[in-house]
Amino acid sequence: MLRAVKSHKFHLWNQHLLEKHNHTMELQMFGEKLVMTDDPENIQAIQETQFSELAKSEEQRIIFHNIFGDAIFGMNGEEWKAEAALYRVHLSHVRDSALTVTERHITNSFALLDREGNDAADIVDRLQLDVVTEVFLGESTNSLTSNQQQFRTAMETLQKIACLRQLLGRVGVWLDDKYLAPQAVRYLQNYQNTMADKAFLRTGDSTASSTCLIDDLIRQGKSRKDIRNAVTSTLSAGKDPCATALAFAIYEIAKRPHVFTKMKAEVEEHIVSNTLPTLADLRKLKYIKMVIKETLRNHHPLGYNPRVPVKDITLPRGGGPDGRSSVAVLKGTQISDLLSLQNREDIGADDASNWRPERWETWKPRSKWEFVPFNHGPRICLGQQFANVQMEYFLTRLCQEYESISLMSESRPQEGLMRLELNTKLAFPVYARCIRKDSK
Ligand code: HEM
Repeated sequence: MLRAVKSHKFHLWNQHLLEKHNHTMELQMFGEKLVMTDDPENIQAIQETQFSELAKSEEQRIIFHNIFGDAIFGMNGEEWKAEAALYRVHLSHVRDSALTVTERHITNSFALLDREGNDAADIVDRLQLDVVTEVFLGESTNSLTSNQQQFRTAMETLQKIACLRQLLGRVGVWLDDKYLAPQAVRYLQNYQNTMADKAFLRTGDSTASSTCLIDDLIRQGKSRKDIRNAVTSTLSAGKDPCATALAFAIYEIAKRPHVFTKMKAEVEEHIVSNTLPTLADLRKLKYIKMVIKETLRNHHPLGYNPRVPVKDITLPRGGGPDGRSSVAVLKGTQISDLLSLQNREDIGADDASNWRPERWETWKPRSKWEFVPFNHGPRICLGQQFANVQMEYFLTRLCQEYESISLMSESRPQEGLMRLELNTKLAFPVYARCIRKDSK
């Protein structure tokens, strides 16, 4: 497994094994059991019907705790419900002001995209960092216009370590980041402290009317520790998946000029030229929505995200010679539902490994449990709407500003590959040649 992670083939590796073992299998990792499944019925059980029987594990909480504090991802029960309710107020709808912020940072990102040889994946990662920090944390990191590389590298290092620690189960609990990457821990803690200090200063000023997530949490009496947690939770949840999805979308579009032509035609049809897209405009862009869905289907941006049963349980699939009977899972066993199911040909999507947005004109998953980019059930992604608007807005602006996008010869093929950090990232840089409309 670790070799597969290192060679960016974790998805391919587990997809191959799951196909061989009827889509649910049990592995032994350092003497501990680990169940992996990409069976839609099991995914439904984990995310919805047996939700209360499965929890985020104590090991996971410890692994996250050293760096991310008590982040929402590691919480369970009433504590999780209360935290999710606080976040939902800010994450579940998109304000027009978020588009103004996004537009400002997109302008900076396009200035970098214009320069050949820049990595488009890195640019959209910085874009999402700058947008998410300004919208939810009250002040942008401005990584597109200033050098924030030390902080970004620290975050990546610690996410990579946390992911490996999770895969190692209980052994991973003993590998403390404070010893493995002390400098990265220091950078991240400095960042959290600075953001928290600024938020307490802002909210202490009675004439200020800031309404971002962390300022609101402070006004509700949350502690400094809670604010530090909110800083990194929002960054990890809010930045990475959108950045990865956008980077893969650029990679795929750059290989297929006809897709970009079709996207541009749709944008020209629905949005008056030289005007910025509104939320109402974005709702009309059906083909761009298909491009996003196809990217999330083909390159799911979330990584390894296990649960553990709080008592001995039965999952609906995985037992018997064909794996179609129920199977017992003991309390405390790590269970990971793997979204490789979205790349399975046998559940309906022909040529599933191909990125083909047009499939969504005629194809739809037979059940919602066969397409789960944002989870379903109680633990659904709280930022789903914000994420979709971010991706739609970026792609629309790309269509308005650029004549063509193509891959440069330095770009390496990325099909089936991904770097596994907490979320997934592209295995290699995306060197794209982006030609402006007005450059003719
Ligand atoms: C393409 C983009 C995105 C995808 C595919 C995605 C997907 C997901 C998934 C699958 C989960 C559930 C994780 C779990 O089971 O523990 C999740 C959780 C979460 N997401 Fe997203 N997400 C995206 C973007 C965002 C954005 C932009 C935000 C914030 C602005 C956000 C905020 C959250 C939060 C706070 C949680 C934790 C929910 C909880 O534990 O109850 N996500 N996301």
